[in-house]
Amino acid sequence: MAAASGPQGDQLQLEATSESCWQLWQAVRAKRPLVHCITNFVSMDIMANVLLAAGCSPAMAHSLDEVESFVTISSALLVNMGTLSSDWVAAKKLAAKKAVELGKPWVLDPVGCGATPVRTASCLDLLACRPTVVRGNASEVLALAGAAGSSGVKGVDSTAASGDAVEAAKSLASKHGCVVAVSGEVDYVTDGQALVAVRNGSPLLTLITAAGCSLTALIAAFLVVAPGQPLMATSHALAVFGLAAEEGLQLAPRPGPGSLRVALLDCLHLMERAAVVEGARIEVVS
Ligand SMILES: Nc1ncnc2c1ncn2[C@@H]1O[C@H](COP(=O)(O)OP(=O)(O)OP(=O)(O)O)[C@@H](O)[C@H]1O
Ligand SMILES: Cc1ncsc1CCO
Ligand SMILES: [Mg+2]
Repeated sequence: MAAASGPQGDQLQLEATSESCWQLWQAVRAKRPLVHCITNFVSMDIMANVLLAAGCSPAMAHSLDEVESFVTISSALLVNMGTLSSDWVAAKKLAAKKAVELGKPWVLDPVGCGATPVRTASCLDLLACRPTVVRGNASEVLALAGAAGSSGVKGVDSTAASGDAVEAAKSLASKHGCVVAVSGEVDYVTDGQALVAVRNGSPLLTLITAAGCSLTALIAAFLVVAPGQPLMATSHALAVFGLAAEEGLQLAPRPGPGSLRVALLDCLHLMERAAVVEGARIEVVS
């Protein structure tokens, strides 16, 4: 049996992955976890709608005065660096520290890391607050790992392939004791030892702003129902999101980013067991 185990006791069994993907998603839908999102102005709408369609309860709250209380009543926290400002970064750090104190999972989305010095420094500050999972595109992960100058980030977009950031992801995961996911044509997930590849999705997703941001919020929700198994939770959330895009493409005769954006939500809401069990392409690489 092909299996991989990481430092946090995470177990991913190759034969079980598409079925366990469905099971885990059903656990999310049954629990309907409250996911506290400190995100950016661009992503708020689509992120909240993705979480609702997938069966979660989203709340966007970023006030410095309120974030600790919000972490306390939530099941997971999402921190996104998209439209940052110093007061928001302070709130994000406070929230992340509270999540760690309470033993709640939290996920970092280092949007645009490498684009400007302030952004890189802020992302590194948050990384030091011990996220459970980091999810970024290839350029962001390269920049976060210190490959600055060669990461090729173009604002918030990647110019690198996900495969080029696998070693950076592994070293980040080992150094910071977290799981790192790099999205792209193939999504890679690692805890520093094991490497999982997820081959679901569509290139059209890169033309829907904040698709990646929303995906990171979905990872936060999956972490709630798989305590101690961030590698599995993350790869399963990636597969579900990518599958919803694949199914969404079937709905429109000539789909573009606008109709896919809507169809993605519909498919997250409507998707049934057969689509997940037959369509999730999760591979334990090593
Ligand atoms: N070439 C591709 N083929 C298939 N799926 C892709 C491709 N590129 C990206 N994706 C998928 O698109 C989704 C978003 O990933 P992406 O890397 O574009 O995030 P991002 O750059 O952080 O996006 P954003 O900043 O707009 O939120 C993921 O589900 C990923 O698997
Ligand atoms: C376009 C954009 N700018 C800041 S955040 C964001 C959403 C995609 O990351
Ligand atoms: Mg992004």
